Amino acid sequence: MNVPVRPPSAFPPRRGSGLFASFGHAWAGLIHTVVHQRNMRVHLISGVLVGLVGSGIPLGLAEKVTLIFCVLLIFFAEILNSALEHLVDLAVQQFDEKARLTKDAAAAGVLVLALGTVVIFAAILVNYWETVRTSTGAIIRQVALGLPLTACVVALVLPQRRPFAVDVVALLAAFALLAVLSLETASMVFTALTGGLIFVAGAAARQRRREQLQAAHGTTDSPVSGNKKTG
Ligand SMILES: Nc1ncnc2c1ncn2[C@@H]1O[C@H](COP(=O)(O)OP(=O)(O)OP(=O)(O)O)[C@@H](O)[C@H]1O
Repeated sequence: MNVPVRPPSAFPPRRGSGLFASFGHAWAGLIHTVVHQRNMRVHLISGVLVGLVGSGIPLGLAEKVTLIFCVLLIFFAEILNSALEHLVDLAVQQFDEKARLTKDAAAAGVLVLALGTVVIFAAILVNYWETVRTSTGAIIRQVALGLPLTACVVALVLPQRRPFAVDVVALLAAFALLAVLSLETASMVFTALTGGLIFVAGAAARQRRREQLQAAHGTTDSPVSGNKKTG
């Protein structure tokens, strides 16, 4: 009896099944977006700044929830925008008016959210201006430790090649600065948000290094992992 031979799958084997595997794929999608989308890196750095402001000024619950929701919503929109870009590139390899309209509309969605967040952020700061004005010590501390922390996150997400030690030092320094800031934080939730974003930046630096090594050796993770660009 002839056993039908299956053609080789065009897709890489799944890294397993179940909840943990699904989480792994979603995590890979998040890190891929940070590595390859310049705008996502800008959102990540803005998220760190929002985290630093939120952990420096004692905000009300409504303001905290609104700011965190805005940050997450922008990430969500940028990830979806990136997914749509990939889908369009998969279907259309040449200039196409509908492809342009689809990509422009997806990018507009992110822009509207980002502008809305800036307005909300400004409105909250104006509303809390008296608190900001009288919290000079907290502001100085947030700026003195927060700016080097942000610089470490920027160093981690920059696409340029650099020695491995630079990434390690930047990651450790960012977490050390956050640990000092957390001693007098106004909100553990915002401190945790900043910590989570540092972790994502570290994972993106590791993934970028991996891809650069694979590119240097002419190997890729999977037959469908080609990227049209690295932003
Ligand atoms: N196949 C295409 N046909 C027509 N226009 C296109 C096509 N691909 C991209 N464009 C235009 O180029 C713009 C940038 O597309 P690209 O795929 O380079 O995304 P991008 O640089 O990551 O965009 P952004 O970061 O602004 O969201 C699109 O918004 C669209 O106007």
